[in-house]
Amino acid sequence: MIEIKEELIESLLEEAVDQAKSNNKTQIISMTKEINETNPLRFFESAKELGMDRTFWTSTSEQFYLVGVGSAFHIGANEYRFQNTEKQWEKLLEDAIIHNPYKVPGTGMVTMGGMSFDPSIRKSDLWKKFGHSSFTIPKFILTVNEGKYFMTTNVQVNQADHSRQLANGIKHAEETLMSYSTTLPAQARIHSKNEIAPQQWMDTVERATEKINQDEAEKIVLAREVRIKLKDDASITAVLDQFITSQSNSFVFAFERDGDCFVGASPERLVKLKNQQLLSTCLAGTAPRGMTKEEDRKISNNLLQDGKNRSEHDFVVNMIKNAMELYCTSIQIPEDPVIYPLKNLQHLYTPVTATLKKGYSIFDIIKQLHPTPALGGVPREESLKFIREQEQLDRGWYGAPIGWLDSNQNGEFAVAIRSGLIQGDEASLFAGCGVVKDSDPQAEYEETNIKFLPMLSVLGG
Ligand SMILES: C=C(O[C@H]1C=CC=C(C(=O)O)[C@@H]1O)C(=O)O
Ligand SMILES: [Mg+2]
Repeated sequence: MIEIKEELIESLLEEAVDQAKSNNKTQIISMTKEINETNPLRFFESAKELGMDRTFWTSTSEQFYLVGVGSAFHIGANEYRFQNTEKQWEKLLEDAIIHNPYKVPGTGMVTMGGMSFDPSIRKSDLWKKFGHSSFTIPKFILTVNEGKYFMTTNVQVNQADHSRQLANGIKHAEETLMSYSTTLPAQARIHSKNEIAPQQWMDTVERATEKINQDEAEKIVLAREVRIKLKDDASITAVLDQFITSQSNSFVFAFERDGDCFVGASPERLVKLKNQQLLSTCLAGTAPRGMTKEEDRKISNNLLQDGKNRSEHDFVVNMIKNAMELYCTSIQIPEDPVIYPLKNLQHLYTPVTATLKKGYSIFDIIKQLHPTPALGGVPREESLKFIREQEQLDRGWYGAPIGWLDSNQNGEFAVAIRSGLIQGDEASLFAGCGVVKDSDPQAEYEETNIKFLPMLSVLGG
């Protein structure tokens, strides 16, 4: 059951070819149809057949998936990346022919992408395939929303194109995407694990604490890297499959760029926008899970009352509150955090809700929020300077905004933590923690160890 008929697709494509001819330039067209139940992971796996980069997004607390295949259009930006990305996206929407009879978030024209943590840093070789800001409008997107399934096809049409040929090409690709096998690939296992300079990292934590105790900063988030060698090439589908089944309350994502893949299961929402309603999350302050219910409850109670973790958390709440006041009305923030339980650890969590003022977009919010003190620090510039000078790694997209937007102003961005860059049979994993005045380097080191666990376990470690 495919709702728009082949003839409609062809006539829409014909309209696009005519537009391209009369404007004497390429025309982008986006067509959404409702389709039968389709398994997002199998769809993602079949997309390998087409040899195009894939994009995956789901929120494990909701029935919402976006699976993108290929790129019909790319939005890149280096300088003023928030404004530039927004400008290009708006221009694209203005020029595009969008056929979408559904009002469902994640349908119509959708762009998916992400950014680097710090665009002022010269990219290392590791992240060479990932731009400082890189969004794609995939050629094909499967959207799953509240039990309904949609397929959107985005095409750049040239003056010389023939609508029948284009329609046949689309049909052929869709058949490949839908003809998935019933078994998903198994995961490779870890061959070796190399922690990059852990002692040096603890020394940096010590220096950050000294800086804070000299009143030169209040909080600095420091990250470290673990390099993994696998016995075989990693299966991204297997990684996503395991994340979805094991990491509740998380955003599970994958962004491929020319064979390299940035994946993760982040519990941290940066912002969600739906019908002008904003949702953001303050997530900072960490403890392990207990082995028994009783032990777990004890750890939670201690975490809620622990001064060091509360201060890590409160920096984030204050900053997000101030940022929201610039662009929003009806801001609601509870007085005290609650526990956000995850498989391997638990966090302090404060949700923030607000209404976006007219004339502002999700980009204004992301620009204002990134990096929150959950990933940067307080004051922002001081902590970023320390990170730039002292941290011995290129964060790339780790800790940065990643997400999606649709042509109806809906969208959601997460902070890319609990993540790693997979390159064939190798991977770089990243984890960080908030250093405040009473941080102990050894304890912070152990905290990062539990933050590595989700990535390590989906890589067969
Ligand atoms: C920087 C990370 O976590 C942040 C988010 C939640 C809790 C954090 C903490 O307690 O230190 C961190 O600020 C990471 O997972 O790499
Ligand atoms: Mg912490």
